[in-house]
Amino acid sequence: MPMQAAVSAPGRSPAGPAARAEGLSKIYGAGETRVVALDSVSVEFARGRFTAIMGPSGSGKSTLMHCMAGLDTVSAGSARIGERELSGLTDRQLTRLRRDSVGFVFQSFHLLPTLTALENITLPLALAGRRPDERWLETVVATVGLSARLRHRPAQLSGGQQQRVAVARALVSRPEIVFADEPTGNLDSRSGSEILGFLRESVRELGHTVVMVTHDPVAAARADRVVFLADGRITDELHAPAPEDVLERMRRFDAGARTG
Ligand SMILES: Nc1ncnc2c1ncn2[C@@H]1O[C@H](COP(=O)(O)OP(=O)(O)OP(=O)(O)O)[C@@H](O)[C@H]1O
Repeated sequence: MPMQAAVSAPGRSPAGPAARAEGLSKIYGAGETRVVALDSVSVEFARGRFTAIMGPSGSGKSTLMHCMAGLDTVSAGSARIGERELSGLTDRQLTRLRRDSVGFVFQSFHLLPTLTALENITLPLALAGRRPDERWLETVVATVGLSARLRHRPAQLSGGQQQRVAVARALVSRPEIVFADEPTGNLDSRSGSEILGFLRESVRELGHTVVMVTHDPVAAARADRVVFLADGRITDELHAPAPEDVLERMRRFDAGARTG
């Protein structure tokens, strides 16, 4: 359903990127088990845009997302959401930032089985002691086509419907940025395409900012921009790409891996 233009996602400053990394490095382990997962990555995620992160397995996609979302600490450099530098925050401040400013969509839905769809959607607000803005809630629920399923529990919903609940939950608090980690990885292609459509719509119609890790070139091509990672570094990016363009870049990685 098309969105009402009058209902936009407020609560964010208009200037500057929604999130940015500068010289961001992440090193796991030490000595023989030392792994440089991110090697001085600098990247900006513009507000109101849909960005996909792609790259071969082990290239650092999840690590970048976790560092940017405040789910993991950085070894060097900076990760910011808006103007807030994450490494300067206490655990409590980080928890609050994630709760108030970040929406998450995971591959495996992460819904609470005993709660209804509606209760799952509003849980983050309830935990924050906030009441949902009913008009916004209705807009989000209608966007993901869940109006008739709000009293169902996750087990009574298909995978695609469960992921719609997860998308609505991510959007309902009007986060500054939504991080989606392989959101279509557990879905058939039709449900996956629907979920991507909702993420797209949340950007285009509701003004959200979405950053999505994916292995799927077709999914990545639904984004405004695709950033490519290899060996912990950003190697390339495409704007408004066609699926073939994304696929061709990924083939180059495969060819590089075979000859490298
Ligand atoms: N907790 C950890 N401890 C040690 N090494 C880790 C840890 N997490 C990730 N790594 C390593 O960091 C590198 C980047 O991992 P990451 O999960 O970010 O890659 P990815 O691109 O998301 O991979 P995939 O596409 O397979 O999910 C890999 O070499 C991985 O083995």
